[in-house]
Amino acid sequence: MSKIEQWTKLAENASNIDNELYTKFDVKRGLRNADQTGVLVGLTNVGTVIGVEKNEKGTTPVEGRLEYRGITIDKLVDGFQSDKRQGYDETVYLLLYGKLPNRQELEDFTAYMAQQRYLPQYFTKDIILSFRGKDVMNMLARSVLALYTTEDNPDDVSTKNVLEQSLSLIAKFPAIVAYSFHGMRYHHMNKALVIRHPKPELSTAENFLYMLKGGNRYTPLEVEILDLMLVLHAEHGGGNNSSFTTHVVSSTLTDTYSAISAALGALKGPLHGGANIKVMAMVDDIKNNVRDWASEREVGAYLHKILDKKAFDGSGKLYGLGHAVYTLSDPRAILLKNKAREVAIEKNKLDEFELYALIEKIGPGIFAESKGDNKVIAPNVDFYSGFVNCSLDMPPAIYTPLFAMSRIAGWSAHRIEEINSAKRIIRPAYKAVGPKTEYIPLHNR
Ligand SMILES: CC(=O)SCCNC(=O)CCNC(=O)[C@H](O)C(C)(C)COP(=O)(O)OP(=O)(O)OC[C@H]1O[C@@H](n2cnc3c(N)ncnc32)[C@H](O)[C@@H]1OP(=O)(O)O
Ligand SMILES: O=C([O-])CC(=O)C(=O)O
Repeated sequence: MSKIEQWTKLAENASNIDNELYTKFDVKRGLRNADQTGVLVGLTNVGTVIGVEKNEKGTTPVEGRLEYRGITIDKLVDGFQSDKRQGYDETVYLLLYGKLPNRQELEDFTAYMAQQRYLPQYFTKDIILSFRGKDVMNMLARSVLALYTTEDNPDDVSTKNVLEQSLSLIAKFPAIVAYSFHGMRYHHMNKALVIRHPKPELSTAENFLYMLKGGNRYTPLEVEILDLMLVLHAEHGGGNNSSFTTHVVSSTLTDTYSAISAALGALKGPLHGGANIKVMAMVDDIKNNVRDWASEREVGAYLHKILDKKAFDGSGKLYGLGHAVYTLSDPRAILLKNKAREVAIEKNKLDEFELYALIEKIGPGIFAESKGDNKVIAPNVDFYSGFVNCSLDMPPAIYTPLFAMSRIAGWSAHRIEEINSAKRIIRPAYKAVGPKTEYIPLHNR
């Protein structure tokens, strides 16, 4: 056995905690109460996420509701889409400033953000391209940390400074993601290196598509859908893992770049934002292993195998299904499903769309059967977003970065709220359950 294998065994043994102790000491695992609702650890005005109704009997599953600053996501989307406008800048304004902008305010904000899109001189060459990154989330996080060094006063946590930093990051994320992706392809896939400078006259969504694909390589439907994706991913309350990470890290009064890079690390995980790539890979795996994609019996049998850890990545997870808060439905998944059908028709991918719809239909029942779990699960936002991204010919490497490009808005609003209102370092308790041990001098061991 190699040294590292021996140390691995030691580390595994040292990190083992008897499962029963969690029950004995009433540990709120995952910061969840016994009824699966989240432990209340903060207050927020930014967003509301509802998946159950509390009553005297406990909780009852209800259709999911998501509000940004008190406005339901459906109404917000309907508002800008029925005006045939794009909604991301308006959403960012709403999340950061707590109110909808009027026409002039929106124009001023959009113009300000468009001017903020440019990266500092030499940043692309020296930071984004120099380390030959293989993962765009990782390249994004290290670019965020590097931006700290380009500022005169990065540690100032006054609202004005944090807001300026946040606006700058929100505006710069699309360029960092697009250039990181091109750098990765250039270094690792022998593709041409393409750097397209941002165009201030384009919307956030269209500018990103332009930097990624080039002019005339996307359709108006693609711009509309990317804008919708950005709006739907922008915020999800204070308790989602990456926003909570932002709260935790911001509560130390550290700088914006440190807090946002930590949030990026949280979002990347396959149980959180990284699930969108996993959904795509899982469905590809199903397509490769199931003969008839329309057969409930064949697809169902394969889903059982995945849950039994006998297929796909061996994790036993049906990615894109289930949620810590939502039960009967995730309102974002419903909005995305409608769009997914439209794209599927435009891109001639209806058979694939129907496979997703079949997994949505039978997945929850198979989960209940296989796990003997009465937890009510439904598709979450990541379920159809992978399909939509794929239909838009977005490379999987940027699925989670696209989520980050949007969620940076929510993280920023939560960071400003944490610094201004919560005013306590977040410091919960861990009970030590290991044995007391004597220190033995080295020569006696
Ligand atoms: C943007 C987002 O972050 S949306 C979420 C994206 N993540 C995914 O889609 C990954 C798949 N889903 C999941 O893993 C879970 O549903 C989560 C992490 C999203 C939420 O989990 P929670 O509601 O907290 O459930 P929890 O983690 O307590 O799980 C309860 C049990 O159900 C299981 N479970 C929950 N969802 C699933 C699923 N989709 N597939 C398999 N098992 C699941 C868990 O493994 C756990 O089993 P265990 O008690 O044997 O360990
Ligand atoms: O709220 C959560 O736990 C995860 C989620 O859907 C999100 O962050 O969008």
